Amino acid sequence: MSALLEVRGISVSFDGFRAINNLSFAIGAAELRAVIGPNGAGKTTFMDIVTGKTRPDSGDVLFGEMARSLLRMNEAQIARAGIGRKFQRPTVFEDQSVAANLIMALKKPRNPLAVLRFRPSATDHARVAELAAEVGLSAQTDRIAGELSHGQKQWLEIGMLLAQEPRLLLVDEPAAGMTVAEREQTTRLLRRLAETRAVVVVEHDMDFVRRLDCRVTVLHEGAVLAEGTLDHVTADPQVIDVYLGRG
Ligand SMILES: Nc1ncnc2c1ncn2[C@@H]1O[C@H](COP(=O)(O)OP(=O)(O)OP(=O)(O)O)[C@@H](O)[C@H]1O
Repeated sequence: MSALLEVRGISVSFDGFRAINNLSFAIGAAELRAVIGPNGAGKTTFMDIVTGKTRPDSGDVLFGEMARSLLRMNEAQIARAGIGRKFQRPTVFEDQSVAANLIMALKKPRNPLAVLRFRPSATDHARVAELAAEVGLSAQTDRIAGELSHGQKQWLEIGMLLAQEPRLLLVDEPAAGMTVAEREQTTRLLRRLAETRAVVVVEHDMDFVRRLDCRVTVLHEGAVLAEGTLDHVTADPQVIDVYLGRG
């Protein structure tokens, strides 16, 4: 497996507290990976570092075939390099239709004048239909986003991220607040997306992680505690201790 993302010995401290402690691990180009760990393990900080929101004190984060360092890029450059992040709460434009939300997310010139003058072409509409189909919202394209269910809003936001054609998608607790049926659909969606890109899912819900059926990285105190299948990591005495609060 050649790595798409490689985190090399990163550390970061907040007011003297080491939130990330010499963390190293790699994600393959078409891989689904779950990152789990107790509260405060460093999962959010890890995503903040990859997306350029937080700068590590030491170490490096390398991305792509050319192993470019993300630490020399700002957040916008990292997004353009192909890293998309889905936050826990959906942030779609509630008063716009599903199609309008997807149109706004297409890769287009970003300067204000160009945005004002922008008229979607037939190709843009075709791409919107493709994105809606990809996230299971083909029947909802004319609906106002605010009327969608929580799960549908999450899928719409994933569709908006896909419009940017990311090579790595970071997804924060996708299962939270979803119905059982929505969780199942989300599992299928994430697994399918990971066939052609890397998808990293940070998740607390172990049932959901089991359904993802992928390699799992357990973080604890800002470092990798265990890695492997869910059965492998949950049988690890160190992981059991940490989850039972004895770590
Ligand atoms: N900006 C900050 N300032 C100070 N401390 C911080 C900051 N960001 C994170 N921390 C601390 O770093 C540690 C790791 O936090 P982080 O949010 O990355 O953990 P997490 O694994 O995402 O936890 P959770 O599962 O609760 O979301 C925590 O102890 C947290 O309090």
